Amino acid sequence: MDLIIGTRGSSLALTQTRRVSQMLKEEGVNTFLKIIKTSGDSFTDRPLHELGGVGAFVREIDERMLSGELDIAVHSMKDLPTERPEELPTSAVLKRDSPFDALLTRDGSTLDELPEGAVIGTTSLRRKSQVLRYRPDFDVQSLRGNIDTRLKKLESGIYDGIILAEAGLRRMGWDIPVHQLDTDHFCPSANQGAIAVVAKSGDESENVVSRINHPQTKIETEIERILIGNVGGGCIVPIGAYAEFVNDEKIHIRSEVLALDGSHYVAVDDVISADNYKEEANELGEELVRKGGKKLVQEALDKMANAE
Ligand SMILES: NCc1[nH]cc(CCC(=O)O)c1CC(=O)O
Repeated sequence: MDLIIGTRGSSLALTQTRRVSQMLKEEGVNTFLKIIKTSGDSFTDRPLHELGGVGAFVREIDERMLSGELDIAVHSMKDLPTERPEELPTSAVLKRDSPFDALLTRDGSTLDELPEGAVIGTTSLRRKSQVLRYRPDFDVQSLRGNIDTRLKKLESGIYDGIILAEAGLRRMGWDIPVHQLDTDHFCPSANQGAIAVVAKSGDESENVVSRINHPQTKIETEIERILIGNVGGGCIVPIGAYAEFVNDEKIHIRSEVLALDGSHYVAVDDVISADNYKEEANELGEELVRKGGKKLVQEALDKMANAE
């Protein structure tokens, strides 16, 4: 079987797609790579929330799939909006790489060791809120661009530290020392560290691709999307969600919604049963709403709309 596989053109996206191609080759599937430039790639000087959120990395690829130009597509799963077209199911999620945020500093300092008023680079509103909750004295500045660009900006001295996903660094072969940020203080973006393969509903490719699915990661990422789906706002507002199998029967879940300035937040943190995960994850999502999660999301969206 031959498939045309769509991907963004960043070095991280190409690295992820090559991994999927190799896995499909082992299933007897030949893939032909097609690079699609997305709006998120075209306007690297603007924060994602000004480009319509993480959909900025996906819209054009979805369009090419629906037009028949692509058979499947590979995405960083956290870049897939919560709402997805029914015609484009996620047919496989690869075994999760590191879910953690990572702090990089030029001298190896930790967040606790950085001086008063240190400048931290990130464009993730979630990371910004979590940093300000942890160190309200820090000056958090926007940091966009691909991994290579971000590392160069750190070396240039513009920032005292930058925060990015550990998975991206490791997939690119960057074996540089980082400080892994714990999930209690830095609950990751939903689906961080996971790679998704999207196919077309009803196509033969949908079944073929499902052969490379990692069942536990598929369930963990589905739970995270249920949690953020309850409070809404997508990934452009400060929301963290992380689910991890602790054994075959139990799954630990943590999710939080923060104010943009990190001054307050609501969270849920519990262990649910694997054989009833959809219902129990939804109950935790509803608890997050009851605690004020939806209100915090709306406050963030209103502030961003007024700022534009
Ligand atoms: N659009 C940002 C993005 N999307 C996926 C990753 C990292 C890889 C992953 O989370 O799977 C990143 C970079 C970052 O958050 O530092």
